[in-house]
Amino acid sequence: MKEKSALRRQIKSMLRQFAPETLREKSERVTQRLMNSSAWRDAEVLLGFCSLPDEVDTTALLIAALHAGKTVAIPRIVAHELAFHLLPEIDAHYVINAFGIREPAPDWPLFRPEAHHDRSMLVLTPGLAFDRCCYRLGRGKGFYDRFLSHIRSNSSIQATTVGICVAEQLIERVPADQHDLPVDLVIAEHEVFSRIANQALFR
Ligand SMILES: Nc1nc2c(c(=O)[nH]1)N(C=O)[C@@H](CNc1ccc(C(=O)N[C@@H](CCC(=O)O)C(=O)O)cc1)CN2
Ligand SMILES: Nc1ncnc2c1ncn2[C@@H]1O[C@H](COP(=O)(O)OP(=O)(O)OP(=O)(O)O)[C@@H](O)[C@H]1O
Repeated sequence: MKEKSALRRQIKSMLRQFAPETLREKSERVTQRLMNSSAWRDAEVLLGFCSLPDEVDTTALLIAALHAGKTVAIPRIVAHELAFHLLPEIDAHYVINAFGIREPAPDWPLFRPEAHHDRSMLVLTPGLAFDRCCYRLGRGKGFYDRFLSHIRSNSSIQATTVGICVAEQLIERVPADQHDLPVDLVIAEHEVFSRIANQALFR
């Protein structure tokens, strides 16, 4: 636990060193790599998120998904859970939550993944760091841990979970607790890691 919080501090301070221009270029590389993947092409639904200033900028991904006619939903924090609502357009009237993150207004239509088991979904997953076995270090409140566990426990949901990060957020090993679930794919600037391929090789 202490190990995780020290790592979070270290990574946040590293990310703060990047000029906005640098992070923009890095985000563009990650965006291109994701958009060239079959995971992206095959997804009918994008469960995205609105990025914080120190994260890979997701704006271009949300716009591209909307233009491609994918269903796009983003999360709203409700108590300890994430509720996804349909994003109508990129310039929608967002609400800024307690963490300074743009989120849907409560009256946007809800998107419940369990009601769409016939549709292939790509779940963009934020993270402060990832390792090659696709474990992620989040911001420490467990929102995505709970959400990933929810979709994974519902076997009728066809979701590919994808962590996106810049090269410097790839670390040798994320300290993982019992409840930590790896994502299916990690897409960074120069590398792509697959959980299935790498778990057999490295864990
Ligand atoms: N863009 C984005 N949206 C997301 C997440 C994320 O990681 N990124 N989350 C992933 O689960 C959830 C929000 N989780 C969060 C958990 C903790 C803090 C937090 O502790 N923030 C500090 C202030 C910022 C800082 O210094 O880092 C705080 O409020 O004290 C923020 C968000 C849901 N939405
Ligand atoms: N599946 C789960 N069900 C219930 N509680 C959970 C689950 N997963 C994690 N938690 C709780 O969430 C808290 C934060 O967990 P952790 O430090 O691993 O967060 P994180 O993965 O870094 O954060 P996040 O998912 O918000 O980005 C812990 O107290 C943990 O007990």
